[in-house]
Amino acid sequence: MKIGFIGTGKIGSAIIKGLLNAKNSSQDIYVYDGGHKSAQKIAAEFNLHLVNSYTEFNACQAVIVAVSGSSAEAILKQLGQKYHGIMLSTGGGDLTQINSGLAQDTTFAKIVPNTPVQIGSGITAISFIPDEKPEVIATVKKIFTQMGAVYVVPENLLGIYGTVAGCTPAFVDLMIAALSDAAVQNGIKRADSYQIIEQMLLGTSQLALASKKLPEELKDEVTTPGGSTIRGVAKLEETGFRNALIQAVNAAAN
Ligand SMILES: NC(=O)C1=CN([C@@H]2O[C@H](COP(=O)(O)OP(=O)(O)OC[C@H]3O[C@@H](n4cnc5c(N)ncnc54)[C@H](O)[C@@H]3O)[C@@H](O)[C@H]2O)C=CC1
Ligand SMILES: O=C(O)[C@@H]1CCC=N1
Repeated sequence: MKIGFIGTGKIGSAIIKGLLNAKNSSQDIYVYDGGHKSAQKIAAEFNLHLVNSYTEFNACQAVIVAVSGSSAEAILKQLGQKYHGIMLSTGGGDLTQINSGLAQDTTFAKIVPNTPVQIGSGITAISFIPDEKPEVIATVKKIFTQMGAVYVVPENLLGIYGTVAGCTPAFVDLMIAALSDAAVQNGIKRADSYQIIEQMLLGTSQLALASKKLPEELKDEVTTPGGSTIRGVAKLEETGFRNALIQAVNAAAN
């Protein structure tokens, strides 16, 4: 399948790497040049198909617009006049409004992938117009299931799905950095601390997924009565750890 990109910054390039990781041909990935250094750089690095006009995207089944919210709408409008197929946006763009101005063989859907798509371990939330054609839904799902899990959600829930899956990797990265600081403070080498913490996170997630136990049950399996873990848990409560995360998700989502 040929897939086009307008915008190859952080998330655009993560999706491109995800497609390459899933063994898509590099020449099936079309990237709009438009004088943007990031597009030229990634095209040269991975031998992608560089194009200079939106019309050239007509060879593609889907075109992903991955630019910031403020410029996405104008780009989608221009693209809709020159391209026929599936238009996707990782940023702005009103689903109903954009779709209402498109030709019959063209459609627009919104996607929120997260950065782990680049290694096939991502999550992508997708919203379609309510009467979207099943073949369009199948094509978009096919693109993103190559890179991880896909959730098709109503448009009014896309924001919170995008926050919980797409923003929280940054929260977890901050947590890794803080845990690493504490490990270093107590004598572990920096590089060793990252390895231990990242493996711990991976194992903890895998155990939660495999056991299907609630997080509270899994926590109880670690907290020996009178032991060290519960002292740490109590300190997290005292310092507002859970409340901080709840507030962070709400701040990102609203
Ligand atoms: N970074 C992430 O994890 C995620 C980002 N998003 C959303 O995706 C959008 C893009 O985010 P990032 O990739 O992080 O931003 P970014 O700033 O890293 O990338 C945007 C890219 O678009 C290019 N660009 C801007 N205008 C252009 C145009 N007219 N034609 C071609 N290229 C153009 C820029 O040169 C830049 O390389 C934002 O709306 C963001 O909210 C959504 C999900 C996850
Ligand atoms: O920070 C942002 O706005 C985007 C949305 C999801 C991840 N990054």
